[in-house]
Formats: sequence, structure tokens, C-alpha cells
Amino acid sequence: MVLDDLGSSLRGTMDKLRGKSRLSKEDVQEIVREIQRSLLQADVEVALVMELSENIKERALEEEPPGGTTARDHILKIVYEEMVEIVGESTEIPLEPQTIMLAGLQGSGKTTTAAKMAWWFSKKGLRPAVIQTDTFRPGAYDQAKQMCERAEVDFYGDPDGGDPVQIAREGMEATEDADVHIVDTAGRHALEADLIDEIEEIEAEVNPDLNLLVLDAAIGQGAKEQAREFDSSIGIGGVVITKLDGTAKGGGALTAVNETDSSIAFLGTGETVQDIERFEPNGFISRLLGMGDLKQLSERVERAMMEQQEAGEDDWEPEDIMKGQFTLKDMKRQMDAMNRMGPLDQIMDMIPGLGGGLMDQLPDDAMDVTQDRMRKFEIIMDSMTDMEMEEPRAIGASQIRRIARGSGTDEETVKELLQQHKMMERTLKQFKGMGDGDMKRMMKKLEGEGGGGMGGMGPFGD
Ligand SMILES: Nc1nc2c(ncn2[C@@H]2O[C@H](COP(=O)(O)OP(=O)(O)OP(=O)(O)O)[C@@H](O)[C@H]2O)c(=O)[nH]1
Repeated sequence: MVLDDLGSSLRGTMDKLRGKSRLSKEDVQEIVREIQRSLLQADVEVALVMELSENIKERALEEEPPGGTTARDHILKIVYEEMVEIVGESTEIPLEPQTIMLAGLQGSGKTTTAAKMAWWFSKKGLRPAVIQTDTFRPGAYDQAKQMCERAEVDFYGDPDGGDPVQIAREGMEATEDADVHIVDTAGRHALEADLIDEIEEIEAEVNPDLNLLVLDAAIGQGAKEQAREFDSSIGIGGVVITKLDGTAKGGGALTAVNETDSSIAFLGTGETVQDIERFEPNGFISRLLGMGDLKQLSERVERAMMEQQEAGEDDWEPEDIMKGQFTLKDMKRQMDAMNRMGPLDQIMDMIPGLGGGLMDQLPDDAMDVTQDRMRKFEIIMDSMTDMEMEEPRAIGASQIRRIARGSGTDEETVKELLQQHKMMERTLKQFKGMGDGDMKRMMKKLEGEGGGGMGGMGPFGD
């Protein structure tokens, strides 16, 4: 994904703030420096980087973190909001009849994007048509035609035609049955005057509802001039970033969006017609900041909480744990909460600080093993008496034998469960010195984040 590097380095800096309730000037400086470094590396324009970092610095030092918010969450929120400010919401694409024209330099991916967008509209139940006006590049006609056939959408082009404006006119007429007209235009090596003249004439002919600038994700500073030129001639309403499946940097796209005061409409993520996504700022920035997909995470947590309420388990308060009591029942409750949220690896990926780098370091089957182990633990717990669940430390060798037999597992796994419980209990005891409020908040947070509460659980434990 774009600016992917930003995630890991920023995450490292953010992680150093764990446990702090206030940010010092030095903390803010360090975070801002990290953001600047990453954005500049990703080819974001210097002036834009400076503007963003000034805003973050100012807000981080002036705004009081709301009650109950840690310094880390507070700064993450500010960085997130300031990034949203630049990236913006996704360009609005109404699902109704319309004409969209694509502009951009040669090779940026216009023709491919035209077919992809047509496919996208057809999946939304509309009838799209692609009109190919590129008479400049030999092969553009065949390429567009083939892709449209693959996408099973209407296509108009003229392999022998010499006048793009005439092709545009004829194309609009020939495809009048279609709801959505996507007009592909020719690219040039650079911003030559005749390219601009031509596109203005086509635009006058087809009268588009929206002009999209198609940019290769690898474009850097050049994006600014392009964006400005196209914007002043035809008006740019949105940007499409292509080739995000490569090792692209993508900073140029942010510059273009800022320059044209527009937003991102689609992302191209491959060479086939299906490789298109609508841009979604929440997920994009959350991942960018290495925060995991916060929106998705909170939805899952909410769902899990609702199910927990329905199951009548909403009376549980973490007070007992705060007093240092952590029974097997508490452990089981946490495991249940996690199970309700979905596959473990997906949850881990969404939790701030656990996604990205750490996941990559785990062997491929680590999550399976862990999930498998959790299932076994649950079966074992089902074979325990209430008393054993409340006082696991009192479980002796003969009870272990009985539990192993009763659960169809082995003594080794029962011992492993007890060991795991001990580790979690020990971890929690370390927090006993904390203030009551902090502790309560932390416990609620661990519960809320699902996986965080499983400290010491499996290969990803503390
Ligand atoms: N990997 C990848 N390749 C892409 C993507 N979009 C386009 N391409 C490739 O990029 C190359 C150029 O794409 P085109 O669609 O021909 O670009 P164009 O802007 O129409 O080019 P001109 O007609 O010369 O102006 C082709 O080889 C495409 O297959 C993408 O999202 N991912």
C-alpha cells in the first residue's frame, strides 16, 4: 500500500509513548520528525510535509488529551485527522447515468483504468461503455477493446480514425444505450500544448460530469505540475492512483490531490479488469499509520460486545482482576471474547502495535497453532469443575490426570494451560502498582481490543 514504510517507523516511535499520559515537547518533536522523514521518502512534496507537521505539532502541544485518553492515543488521533484533511474523503461517484473522462500522461494507466471502471460500474448494476479516443498510441484501440471484452462491457473505438474529437462524438452516439460513458483520452510523454488542446476539445464534445486524473503511484514531484495543468484546462474532480500493487511510493498522488483540491476516487492494484478498488480513507490512513484498520476493529469489538450482552455476560467488571485475582474463568472469558471477533490472525493484524512487522516475523503456521491451542484449552476448561476454574493453583497431579482423560487431551496440554494461566496472572500482577483509574482503563482497553488481553498467550505474548 502507498507509503507503507511510514507504518513501521512511526509505529516504533509511537510505541515508545506507551504508558505516558502526557506528551513532552521532545516526544512531539520526535514523532513529527519521524512523520516528515517517512513522507519525504515517499515523495510527498516538501511544502505539504511542512504544513502537515506544523499542524500536528501545534495541536499536540496545545490540545488537552480528553479524560481517559493516553498520550499515544491522543497524538494518533491528531495525526490521523490531519492526514484525513489532506487525503480527503473518497471522490463521490453516484451510481447513476453519467459521463466520466480520464486524463493523464502516457502510460499512467488510463486505458486499463477505463476498462476497470466500466467493470466496476457493471457490477453495480449499471450499463457502462468505454469510448477510446486515443489515436496517438498504436495498439491503444486493441488493448481497450480486449479489456472491454474481458469486462463484458460496451466499447467504441475507431482503429482507422484520425480525429479524436470526431471519435468521441461518434462514440457517444454509438453507445447511447449505455448509462455510464467512460471516455479514455490519449496520453503524451509530457505536458505538450497539443495534448491540452486536444483534451479540451474532447471535453467540450462529451461534456463530462467528472474528469479524473490518472496517476501512476510511482510519480513523484512531477505530479504537481501535471495536476495543475490538467486542472486549469479541464478541471480535475478526482484522482485515480494506479499500479499500487508495485513497490510504489505514492506521495505524488497526495500532492496532486492537494494541488487540485480534489480527492482520490479509485485505486488500481493490478493489470486485470477486476483489480480496482474504491478509495477508502479510513482504512487507508489507519494502515498507513500502522494503527491497523481501526474502523473495522471497532466494529468487530462492538459486535462482540453486543453478542456478549445477549449471552448475559455483561455484568463482569474487571475489579477482581485488579485486586490480583485472575481465575481460569477470567481467562476463558477473554478467549470467548476473542473467538467472537473472528479469525485470530485478522484481529492481530488490526491491533495497533501488533500488525505489520510482528505478524511478518511469525512463521506462517503460528496462528493456526495458536488457534488450535486455544480450542484445546477451551475443551480442557469444559472438563474442569467450578472449584478448579476458580482456584487453578490448587489443581494437583491426580486432577490433571482426570481432566486430561475427561477432555480427551493429554496431561502435557493441561499443564500447558495452567502454565499459561500463571503467566497471564503474573503479567497482570505487575500492573498492581498502578493507580486504580489507570488499571481499570487498561483492563477495559484490553477487553476492548480483544487480543491485547491475552498477554503472554502464544508466540505473540508479552
Ligand atoms: N501492475 C499494474 N499495472 C498496471 C495498472 N494499471 C495499468 N497498468 C499497466 O500499465 C501499463 C500502461 O497502462 P495503460 O492503461 O496502457 O496506460 P495509458 O495511460 O492508457 O497509456 P497511453 O495510452 O500510452 O497514454 C500497461 O502495461 C498496464 O497493464 C495497475 O494498477 N497495476
